[in-house]
Amino acid sequence: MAAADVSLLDVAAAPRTFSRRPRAQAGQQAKATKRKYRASSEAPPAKRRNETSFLPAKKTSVKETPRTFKGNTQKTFSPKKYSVSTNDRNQEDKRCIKTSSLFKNNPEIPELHRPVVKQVQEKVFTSAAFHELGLHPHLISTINTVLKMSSMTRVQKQTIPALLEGRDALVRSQTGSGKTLAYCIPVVQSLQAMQSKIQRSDGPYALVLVPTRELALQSFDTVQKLLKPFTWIVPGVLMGGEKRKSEKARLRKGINILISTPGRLVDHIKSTKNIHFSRIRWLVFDEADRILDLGFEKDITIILNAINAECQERQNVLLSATLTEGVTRLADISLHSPVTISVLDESHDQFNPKGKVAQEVSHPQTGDELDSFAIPERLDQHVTLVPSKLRLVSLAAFILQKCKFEKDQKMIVFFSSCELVEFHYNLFLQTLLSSSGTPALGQLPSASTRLKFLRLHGNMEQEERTAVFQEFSHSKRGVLLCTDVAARGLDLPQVTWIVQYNAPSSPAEYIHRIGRTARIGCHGSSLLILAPSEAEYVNSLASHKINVSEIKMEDILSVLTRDDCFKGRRWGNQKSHAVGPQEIRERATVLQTIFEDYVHSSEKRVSWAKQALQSFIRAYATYPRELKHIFHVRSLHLGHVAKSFGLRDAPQNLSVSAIKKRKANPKRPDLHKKMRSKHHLAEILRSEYSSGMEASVAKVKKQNKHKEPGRQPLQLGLQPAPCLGRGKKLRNREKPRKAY
Ligand SMILES: Nc1ncnc2c1ncn2[C@@H]1O[C@H](COP(=O)(O)OP(=O)(O)OP(=O)(O)O)[C@@H](O)[C@H]1O
Repeated sequence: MAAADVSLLDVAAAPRTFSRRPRAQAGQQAKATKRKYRASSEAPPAKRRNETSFLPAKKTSVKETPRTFKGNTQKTFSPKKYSVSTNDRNQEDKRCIKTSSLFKNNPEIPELHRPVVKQVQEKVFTSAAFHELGLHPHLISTINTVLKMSSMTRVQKQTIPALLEGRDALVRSQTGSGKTLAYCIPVVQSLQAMQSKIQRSDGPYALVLVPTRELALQSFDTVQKLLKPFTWIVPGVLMGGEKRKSEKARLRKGINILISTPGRLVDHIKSTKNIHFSRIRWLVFDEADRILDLGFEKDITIILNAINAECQERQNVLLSATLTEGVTRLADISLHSPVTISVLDESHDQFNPKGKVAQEVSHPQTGDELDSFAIPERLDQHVTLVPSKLRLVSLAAFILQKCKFEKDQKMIVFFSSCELVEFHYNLFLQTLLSSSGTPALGQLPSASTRLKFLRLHGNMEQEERTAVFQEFSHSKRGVLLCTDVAARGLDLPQVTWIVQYNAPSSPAEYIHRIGRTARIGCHGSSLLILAPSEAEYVNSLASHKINVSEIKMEDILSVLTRDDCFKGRRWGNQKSHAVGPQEIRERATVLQTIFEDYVHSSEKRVSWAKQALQSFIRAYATYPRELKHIFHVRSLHLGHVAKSFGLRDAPQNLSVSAIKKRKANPKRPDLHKKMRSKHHLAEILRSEYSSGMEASVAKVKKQNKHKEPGRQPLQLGLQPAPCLGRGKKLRNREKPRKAY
C-alpha cells in the first residue's frame, strides 16, 4: 500500500532525466519510504478512498488546516535529494532536487451537492429588422453593409425606440447581447438629424463613460463605423496611456462624440482649458454598475459637477448586464422619468407604441429578479474543487488539455491581481512553452509551440496593452492571462473557454467574466477553480440562479498521461498501458517539480514567487464581508498555497501575518489607520483601472498626501453624491462596495 507514497518520490526528479529504473529498485524504495513515514512524527498521509481514487472524499470539514500563518514550514516529509544533470547545460552543474509531495495531507474534497436552479435566460435575436426603426437610410445601410447586421437583438429592439423618443433609460440585458449598438445607433441618429449641422469645434454632444481603456477603444471603433456616412460628426477617445499633449490637441480641434474612461476625463477637466460640456445632449454610462461603484465615485462626482455646471438638458443612459437593485435605485431618483429595459421581462418584449413607455420606474422589478442575472443560453458552466497544493498543476493541465491537445481553442484565465498575472505568465512561458528547439531551464522537453500565452493587466504600458488586445482579438487560439481589466464589455471573438483561477468577488463579476464567451448566441464554456474550503461558493452562485456542473480534478489532471514528457522514473520508457490514478499522480508530480525547479533555480525567482504569493493573499483578504465565511485568509494553509507558486516551503515572515493580526482585532480604536489601509488597498486594486496618467500607485498616494486643489482624498462612502440628472442630488447611497 505504500506504492503511492513511493512513486511520488520516484517521479519527483527533474523531468529531463527519464532514465528507466528497475522495478526491483522501485520496490526497495517503496519499503524504505514506508519505514520513513512510520518513523516520522508527521501525521500519516491522508487516507485514500480506494486504489483508484485520488483523494479522500468524506463529507466532513473542508477547511484547510490554518496552522502555518506565522511562516512555519509544514513538515510533510523529509525531502529526498536527487542529483540531476541537465542535457544542454553544464553537465557538472548537478542540482539537488527536493521532491514535491503533492498528494499528501490535502484536505478532503467534499461531495458537491449543488442545488440545481433554473437559470434566467434571454433570447438574443428578434426577427425585427433595423430598417423598421425609421433611421436615416445611410445609417441603415451602414449597419447592413459595414457591420453586416440585419435583424435586431432583443435589447436593441426595446432600447433604440425608447431612446429615439428622448427618454432616459436603464438598460439591462445579458452579456454579449448587443447593448453597445443599442445606445450608439440612437446617438448617431439623433446627432446627424440636428437642425443646425454639428461643427467639429462645437465640442462634445455625447459623452460615453466606460471603465477600461480597451472598452473605450472598442466602443470608439463601433461609433466610428456608424459615423462613416456622417463625416461632419467627429468621434474621439480619451483613455490614458497616450500622450496627454496629443489628446489635448484633439480636444482643441473638437470631438463631438467623446468616449473616455472616468480617470482620464477628470485629468482633462482639471488640466485642459478648452474642454467644455455646454452642448452635451447624451450622457452614457456603459457598465454603469461598475462606473458608479466605489472605485470611480470621486471621478464621477467631478465629471457630473463639470457637466451639470454647463448643461442641464440631456438624455442619460445606464447600461449593464448586471444592473443591480442598488444601481437602479440610485438611478431612479436621479434620472428624468426613465424607462427600465430588462430583456428578462418577457412581457416587455414588444416596445409599447408611441407615447407609452416600456416600463415606468414606478413599477420596478423585485430585488430578487434584479439580483438574478441572465446567462447566455449556450454557455456551459463548470466548477472544479482543487486543494491548494494542486492548483498550479491543475491549471497547467487544463490549459494543456484545451490549448495543446485540442484545436483552435481560445481561453481567458482570470486572476485577482496584476502580480499574479505576471507570475503565471512568465512561469508558463518559461516552462510550458518553447520557442526555440532548446528548452530553457525547467522547460518541458516537448514544450509546445502550439501554445500561445498573452497577458493583460493594468500595470502594463498602454502600447503593449493595446497590442495584446488586438493580437488576442484577431487570433484564432491562445491563452490570455488577465485581471478583471478584461472582465467588462470586451468583445473578443471566438473565445471558447473562460477560466477563473481566483474566484470573483461578486456574482456580478462572475457574470461579466464568463460573459467574454458565448456572445451573441455562440457556444462557450467556463471553469471556476475553487479550493475545497471554498465549495460553498457554488451555493452562493445558485442563490443568484447560476448553475455550475462539476469537473473532477482527476479528469483535468489525466491529460498529463497524454504527454510523455511527464513520465516519471518508475515508468521510464515503458509504453503506458493502463493509465490509472497512480500514474496521473506521478505525472502531476513531475509537472509540479518542473515548476519548483524553475522557481528555485535562483534566489531572485524565489523572491519573485514569494511576492506573487503575497499578492494572492492580499487579494484574498479583500473579499467582501458577505463572502468572508467562504474566502477568509484564515482558511488558507500557507504551506499548501506556497506550493501553487512553485515554492517548496511556506515563506517565513510573510507579511500576511500583519493582515491577519489586523483582522483579528477589528474593534481597535485606531480607525484612522484602518481607513488608511483600506484606502491603500483600494488604490492598489484600482490601479488596474487607472487613467494611465498616474504613473504608479505611489504617485496616487503622493497626490493624496499633498492634496492638490480640487482633488479630494478618496474617502470610502463619504463623497458628495453624484447627480446624474437635472439638478437632483443622490442621497440614498448604497453601502460602498470594494474597488478593484
Ligand atoms: N443585431 C446584431 N446582429 C448581429 N450581431 C450583433 C448585433 N448587435 C450586436 N452584435 C454583435 O454582438 C457582439 C456583442 O455585442 P456587444 O459588445 O454590444 O454586447 P454587450 O451586450 O454590450 O456585452 P457586454 O455586456 O459583455 O458588454 C458584438 O460583436 C456585436 O458586433
